[in-house]
Amino acid sequence: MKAGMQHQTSFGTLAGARLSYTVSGARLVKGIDCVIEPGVPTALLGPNGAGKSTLLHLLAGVLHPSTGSVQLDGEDLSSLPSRTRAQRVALVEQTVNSGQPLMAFDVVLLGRTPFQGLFASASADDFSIASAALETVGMGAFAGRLYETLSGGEQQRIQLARALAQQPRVLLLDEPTNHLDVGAQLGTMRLLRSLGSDGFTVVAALHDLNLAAEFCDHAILLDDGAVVAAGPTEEVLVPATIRKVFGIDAAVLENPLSGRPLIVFR
Ligand SMILES: Nc1ncnc2c1ncn2[C@@H]1O[C@H](COP(=O)(O)OP(=O)(O)OP(=O)(O)O)[C@@H](O)[C@H]1O
Repeated sequence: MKAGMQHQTSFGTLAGARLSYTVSGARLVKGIDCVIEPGVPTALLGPNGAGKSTLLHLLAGVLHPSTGSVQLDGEDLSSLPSRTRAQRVALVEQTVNSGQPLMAFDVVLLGRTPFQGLFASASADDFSIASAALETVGMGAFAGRLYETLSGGEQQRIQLARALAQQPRVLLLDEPTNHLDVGAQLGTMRLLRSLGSDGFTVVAALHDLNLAAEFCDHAILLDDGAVVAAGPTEEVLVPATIRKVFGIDAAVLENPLSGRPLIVFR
């Protein structure tokens, strides 16, 4: 970890209480209780349409719950000014268009916006924090490239760097590995795990159960907008639950390289 990436406090417990979200008469999230602790990398799992993205947006304060609340260290997220919230919580979305022709470095620098005055430009500190974030995700060589010209996987890593430049207590990621090759997937998951070890609160929506089993200590499994199981990943990802939620036969072995659970499917 680069020095610029260290966060400043050990706070960061994020809790959703009786969270529900209804839009156009559809109840997408149905009374979810969840707690995400700093230092415990957490996977948000579930089939397509289970409500993972919606829950992440609620936990980030981007969406407002229809009922229930999200608390960060006991403070209601909705009571925080949006600038304060952005200094504490960063969301990495699945795909993000910059909307204008920005260099990759400038996209990362956007992560510093919550720390800048209304008409102030980026400080030397902002530049060095953005540079460190870019290096942390292994994208230093791409600083001067037009963001729109980057591949999906490269853009995904730039978005992760932007979130790191925010120096948040809480990092929420929506399928952070879906565009990445296998080496880059493992690199990103190792980085998230090391951020967790450094005391960040990290929660990632993932489709790959084996990435969750390998790198996440805690898992929250959703189906149809509700929590089916939550707890230590190896207790959540058991064959009976996988069968019930995903409708497939699975067995859990031991990964001979890491000793972590390895899920095989038929
Ligand atoms: N504005 C909306 N109106 C009605 N339904 C919606 C709306 N937005 C999302 N949904 C539905 O809510 C459900 C949950 O969506 P969400 O994106 O949270 O699921 P997800 O678990 O992240 O799915 P995926 O794994 O496919 O990304 C889906 O069935 C989706 O079609």
